Order: sequence, then structure tokens, then C-alpha cells
Amino acid sequence: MANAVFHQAIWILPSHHLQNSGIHQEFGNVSVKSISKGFKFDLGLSMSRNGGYSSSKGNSFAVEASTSQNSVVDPISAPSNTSSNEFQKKSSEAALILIRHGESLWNEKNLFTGCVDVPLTKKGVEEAIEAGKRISNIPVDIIYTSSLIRAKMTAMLAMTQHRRRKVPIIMHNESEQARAWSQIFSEDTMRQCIPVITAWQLNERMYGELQGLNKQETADRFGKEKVHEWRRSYDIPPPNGESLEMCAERAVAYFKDQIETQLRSGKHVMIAAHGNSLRSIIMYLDKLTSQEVISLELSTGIPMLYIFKEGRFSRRGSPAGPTEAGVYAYTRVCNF
Ligand SMILES: O=C(O)[C@@H](CO)OP(=O)(O)O
Repeated sequence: MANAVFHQAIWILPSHHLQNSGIHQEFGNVSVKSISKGFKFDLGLSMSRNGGYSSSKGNSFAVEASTSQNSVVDPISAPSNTSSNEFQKKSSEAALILIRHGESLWNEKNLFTGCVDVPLTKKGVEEAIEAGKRISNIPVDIIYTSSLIRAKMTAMLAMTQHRRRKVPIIMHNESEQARAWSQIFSEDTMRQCIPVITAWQLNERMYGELQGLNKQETADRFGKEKVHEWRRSYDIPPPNGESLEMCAERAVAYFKDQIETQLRSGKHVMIAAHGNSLRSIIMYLDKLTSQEVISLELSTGIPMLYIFKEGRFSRRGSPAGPTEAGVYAYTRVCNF
């Protein structure tokens, strides 16, 4: 398994894969349908009209940002009839793009970051834009990010490169007022939007008392092996922080509850998150063991593509960039 993980991460011909997977056929088919009390995106998200909190002309995406918040959305509803082979075809296959955020100011300084909310460097901004070029032809119906600015910046910057030119809009479901005040009053405009759901469950693992410390100095002080154990082992937490296992308990649970549900209904999903929250999700997707995940490293700003089909995930690796044949999404090296 480990060999497969590390040696098949090249994705050379995205359009070819998309054609083979049928994903290309879905591109551009997002539609909005009127329903009795509002508008419903084809991607299964309810856009509540009026919603009880605002003027009669207001529309808003009503999307649950996390399992623990109140309202959200209409769960994705299964088709009520066999109406369409169209739907069945659609629901049988979906694209899942994972992107670790671009380089942050603390990546640059080699500091443990965890849940500290640090922005991207200029290089990180460029990485995010380059990631966007790699995925510009892959359909995206809905975007999930962590609640941290480096992941949000990465998602937004990547989407500036997307061929469809849709506008990613962050959903504000933290209160009724936030929801009401962020309503959109044009169906046409809504058709040109992609909902972005932020979820703390996708945040970087909480690094405890290592947050803000220099990685090299920490290795010098506590020993390289000990620090490597804290950084990469599955079940050993750093002092007062989360182990990868603890991080998986919320990140993978959120993925299964919220994101997999979207994929099952045929929606194409992008996730912008972090080295360790994504390692835990990839461990689930690729069925890695707790030994294998130790060697799993993700580069900043490199997107990875999975196809979800008939309940199974298959990894396509990293879509090729415009100026090269392919790129490794994973590396073997844990840098200090
Ligand atoms: O500092 C962090 O939060 C993470 C990711 O940047 O570090 P590590 O490489 O140890 O997972």
C-alpha cells in the first residue's frame, strides 16, 4: 500500500482521465431549480427564500457549516423517482479535490503552527494560484475549507483560475442575522456562485505546547526522533496537543458526515485544508495503516484529485500544471 501511495502520485493527463471517468460530462451542468419555498441548487443545497428573516426578495445559500451548528441545510435529498438516468449517472461519479494550503508565514519561518491563524506568504499566494491552474478544468460544485485564513485564502485564490469563472462565496451560518445579512437577491448571480463552507473540524491538528516553537530548535532540544514521533506518529500527541488519531476523530467524521454525502449525490467537491487534517482524511480514503501514514507528507499548494464512484475513492494524484507533465503530491521527507 505504501508503495502505491508514494509512487503513483503523478497525474499526467487530466483531460484524458476526466474523459475516462465521465467527469467532463458533468462540467457546467449545475442548475438552479425553483422549489416551493425557495431555490434549490442542483448541488443539493437549499437556498432559502425569505427564510423568515428578511425581505421577500432575498435569497441565500443555507448550508450547514458544521455538524454542531444549528441549521443548515437540507440534507441532500435522494431523487424521489427514477426520474433520471441523468441523475443516476451523475450521482455515481464525482470529483474530489484536496489542497493543502500554500506556504504560510510560519511555514516560511519553520514554526509549529497548528491552530494559530497565520496568513499565506507571497510564495503561498503563488502556490495557490498555481494550484488553481492545475484544477481549472475540473468541475467544482461546492468548496469546504477549514476555518483558518491560510486555507480560505488558498481556496479563493485557486478559484480565481477556474475556467467557469464562478465566484466562491463564504457561507455565514453562524447566526440568523449573519445568514440574513449575506443574502443574494439575484437568481442569475446565484447561478454564478459556488458555496464555500468553513468548518473548524478541518482545521490543522492542534499542536499544543509546540505552537509557535521553531521546528529545528525543538528537534535540537527534545531530539529528532521524539519530535518526529510528535509530528508524524498516528497516536502519540505532542504535549497538550492532538495526535493524528485525535485530529481524525473530528476531521474524518466531518468528511464522512458532510462531504461524502455531497459526493454520493454527485456533487464535485474541493477541500482546502492542512497537512495533518488532510493526512487523516487521506489515511481514510487510501486505507492507510497507522504505520503507513507515518511516511505520508503533503506538499503545500499541490492539489490531489480523487474520483468517487460507486461508493469507492480512487486516487488520480496531482493534476498536471500548465508547464509540466506532472508533479508529486506526496513526498517522503519530514523537513525540520
Ligand atoms: O506546523 C504545523 O502546523 C504543521 C504543518 O505545517 O507542521 P508539521 O509539518 O509538523 O505537520
